[in-house]
Amino acid sequence: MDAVFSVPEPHNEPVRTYEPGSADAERLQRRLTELTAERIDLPMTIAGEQRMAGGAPIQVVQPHRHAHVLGVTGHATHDDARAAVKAAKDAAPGWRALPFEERAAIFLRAAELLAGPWRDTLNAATMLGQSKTAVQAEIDSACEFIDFLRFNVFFARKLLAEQPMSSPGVWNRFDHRPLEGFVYAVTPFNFTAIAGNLPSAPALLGNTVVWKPGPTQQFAAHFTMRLFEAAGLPPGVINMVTGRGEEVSDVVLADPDLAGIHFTGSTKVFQHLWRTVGENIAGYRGYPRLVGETGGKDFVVAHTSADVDALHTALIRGAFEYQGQKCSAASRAYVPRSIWEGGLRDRLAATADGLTYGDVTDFRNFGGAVIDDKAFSRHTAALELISTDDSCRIIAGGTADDSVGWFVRPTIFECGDPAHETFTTEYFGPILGVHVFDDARFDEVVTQAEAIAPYALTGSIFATDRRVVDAVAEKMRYAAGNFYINDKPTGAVVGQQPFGGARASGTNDKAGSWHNLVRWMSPRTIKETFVPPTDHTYPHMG
Ligand SMILES: NC(=O)c1ccc[n+]([C@@H]2O[C@H](COP(=O)([O-])OP(=O)(O)OC[C@H]3O[C@@H](n4cnc5c(N)ncnc54)[C@H](O)[C@@H]3O)[C@@H](O)[C@H]2O)c1
Ligand SMILES: N[C@@H](CCC=O)C(=O)O
Repeated sequence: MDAVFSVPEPHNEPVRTYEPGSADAERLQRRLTELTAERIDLPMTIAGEQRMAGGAPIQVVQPHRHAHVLGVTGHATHDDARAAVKAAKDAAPGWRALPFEERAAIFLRAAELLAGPWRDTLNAATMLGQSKTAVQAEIDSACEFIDFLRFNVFFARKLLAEQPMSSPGVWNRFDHRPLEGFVYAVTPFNFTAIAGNLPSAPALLGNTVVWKPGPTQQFAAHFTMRLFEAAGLPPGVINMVTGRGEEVSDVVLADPDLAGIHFTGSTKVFQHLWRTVGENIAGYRGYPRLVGETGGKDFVVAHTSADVDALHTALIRGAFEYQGQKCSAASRAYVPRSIWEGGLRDRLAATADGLTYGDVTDFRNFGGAVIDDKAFSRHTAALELISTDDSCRIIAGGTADDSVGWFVRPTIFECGDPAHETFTTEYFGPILGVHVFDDARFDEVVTQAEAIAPYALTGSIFATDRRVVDAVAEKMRYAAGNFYINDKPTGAVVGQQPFGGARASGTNDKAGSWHNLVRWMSPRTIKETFVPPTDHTYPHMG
């Protein structure tokens, strides 16, 4: 078809509230019951074929009730990885030959399916497999995922319209080619939306993908793959392999056609992938694009002019929603003594102690469990360190219990030493450290907080004095890729707060924006001269 198509104007998917007795809550409860009653296979999908990975089996459980197995997956082997790479390469010519609007239509259809008949399935799978409450699942596996799908199409279309200038007699064009080779998408456990976005964004631009979800997110990843298929994604475009991923990386990172890595997860794993690519660099056809969004040690700085009610709510929500398992979670706070001792300490402690973490299918709970036994051990070790260190004092929580689920109580501690390891280490759990300072030391504390952690993902300033807001925003310009004024440091919305951090937090390629999409294109510049010269001499030659 000869036409230059425009694409639908995207809008953010409205967040449903799941109030008691509402039709939405009842439908979601029904789907939770159905998925809980089943125990399904969680296979790989390679070239459109579903088959179990060849390596050791893995039980995928409900973190808040770890005796309950939702499904069984397996570790992909070298052979499995080779098959996925082959499938991605085989599908590439056909996929990149398909016009953009045909590819876009698949992902727009996926967005509408997810907004409608698939919403409860993805939300219920995310609640059960990742221990998210209804609202935390809704903002992730429904709204953010839908937004990624819709906004990526919109931004991609704008990029495709981007063309060079042409002087008289010449026509210059950009041919926005996909990368030459395949993309390796490696995704974390904590966001179903991120797991869906990392393979689908490069695919939208015409790339084919090997996708390796986190094993503890495999339940929702399984339904995400089925959603893509239901939307019409051809076989081989996204090939999902399961398990931890080391064996997959052995194969993928050694392949000459590796064209890019789209990663979200811990800093340590991303650095390992980057290092391996560096070691193999001479063996690739091109220079693989490395896009990685990684860890954080996200701060909240309060000034004496702060609205204390807003600060209290932001700290509770920012630190303890989804059990602190957001890369953006508030994990270190800096609070003036007058505010802290003037009531905030006792209020925060009471609120945190009142938060209910439990089975997320009981909608009255504020949170669920942490993701697995490894996370539980990491958090209990941190609690042990905090409770035995003389410079720290726990004011709320501090306990954990893994008898039924991996539950860690929302924990707040004060620490007199702002350089303590608890202010630089990402625990990725419901643990908030607070440094209380004499009011007059505000500038000094901001300077210290700016550089103490290796990360630069999110951070907030709470102040009503605009001179303070301005000064802190300037001083902390490189301390956060997403900076908030009088708001919690979590909850970025696609199209509104493009998300990503720098320093050890990643390559800051802003998921869900054109910044990210442009990494999956390799433009070819075409110059056409309509009447080419026929004399090789120049006027100055006489
Ligand atoms: N910056 C962001 O946007 C963002 C968003 C979400 C999560 N995160 C970060 O992710 C981390 C939590 O997620 P996680 O526990 O799933 O992270 P993780 O690094 O443990 O795992 C991420 C993915 O890498 C895989 N993996 C591990 N070793 C591998 C290897 N050698 N080869 C291939 N794959 C391998 C895992 O199986 C998983 O799929 C936290 O550090 C958090 O801050 C960052
Ligand atoms: N984008 C999410 C965090 C993603 C990382 O876990 C937020 O803004 O809270």
